[in-house]
Amino acid sequence: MNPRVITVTLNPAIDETVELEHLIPGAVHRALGVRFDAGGKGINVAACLADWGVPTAVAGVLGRGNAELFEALFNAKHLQDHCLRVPGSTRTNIKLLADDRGDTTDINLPGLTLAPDTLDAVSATVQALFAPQPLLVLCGSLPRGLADNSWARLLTLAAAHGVRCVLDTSEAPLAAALALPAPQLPYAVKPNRHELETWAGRPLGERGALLDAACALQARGIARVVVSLGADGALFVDAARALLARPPHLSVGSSVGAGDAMVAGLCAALLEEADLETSARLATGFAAAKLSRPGAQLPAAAEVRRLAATTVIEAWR
Ligand SMILES: Nc1ncnc2c1ncn2[C@@H]1O[C@H](COP(=O)(O)OP(=O)(O)OP(=O)(O)O)[C@@H](O)[C@H]1O
Ligand SMILES: O=P(O)(O)OC[C@@]1(O)O[C@H](CO)[C@@H](O)[C@@H]1O
Repeated sequence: MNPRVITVTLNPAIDETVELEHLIPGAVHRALGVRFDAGGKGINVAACLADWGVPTAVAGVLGRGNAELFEALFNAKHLQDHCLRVPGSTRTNIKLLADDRGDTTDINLPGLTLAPDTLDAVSATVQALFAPQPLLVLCGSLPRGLADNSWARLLTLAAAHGVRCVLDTSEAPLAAALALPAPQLPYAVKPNRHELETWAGRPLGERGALLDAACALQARGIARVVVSLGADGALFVDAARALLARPPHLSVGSSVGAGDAMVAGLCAALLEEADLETSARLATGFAAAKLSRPGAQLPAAAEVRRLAATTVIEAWR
């Protein structure tokens, strides 16, 4: 079956989540438990979309040395595997989950160093999946060896084929992508507050300042701008409206990949050509649903829909 969504992850990771009672810098900790999940932003997005029943392909790279955990996930979720195998092993990122804090401390490693021509190979693989037109989702950091404009190059390729893109990245690769001329910009972006502040070059603590930065991106030609704000919800902007979507009250198991689940929900809404409010509900429902469980997985669709329906939507003021 042709995939309706292709996600690209150029710097995947095995997430080693270590559960602690508390986290005290400099102290010796006895862990309560540990788990290993195949991750990386695009792979997490794909896993959530697969749980939602969307035929999805994964592209990008995987280190040949430890690809088994990823392959097991792809098989379990029926994800079409188009990841290029490269020499070496995919990085392991440490996620410290402290029971008394309710948040996660991330230690993300740099990852593999790729040969510069790796992007050409990934581009060719992705381009071969362009008919019929899928949604292309570009996520995460770039590994060493790839230029900061790597996502921008894939966006330019997609634009040349009329393929809509969703982008979730940070720092210089985000800046390079957002500097593209309007026709090559992604259809949607999902920075978190910190990523948007880095792009804007100023703090965005004030509601007005955050809205101005999101609207500036929208005015440049990005149809949907979503700024995720952790427990405070997310700002959703299109040409007509700006909405705050607040998740229902819930107990948080692991926040790792909540943003990726939100991107998956945004994609699911785009596939249905949903309006801004419906998109905000579904994206928040996906994120809230993921929070109850470790790894990138959604509960049954009925539970996601219940969370989407109980998401509080307000005009952003
Ligand atoms: N502690 C929380 N309580 C309730 N909802 C949360 C919480 N953390 C995240 N969310 C939901 O998940 C969405 C995405 O979270 P967040 O803003 O942390 O994304 P992110 O920074 O991209 O995360 P990551 O990089 O770990 O995927 C939020 O907009 C919100 O709807
Ligand atoms: O280093 P990047 O690419 O910015 O982020 C990688 C990462 O933190 O993103 C996912 C959560 O969003 C995790 O699975 C993974 O470890």
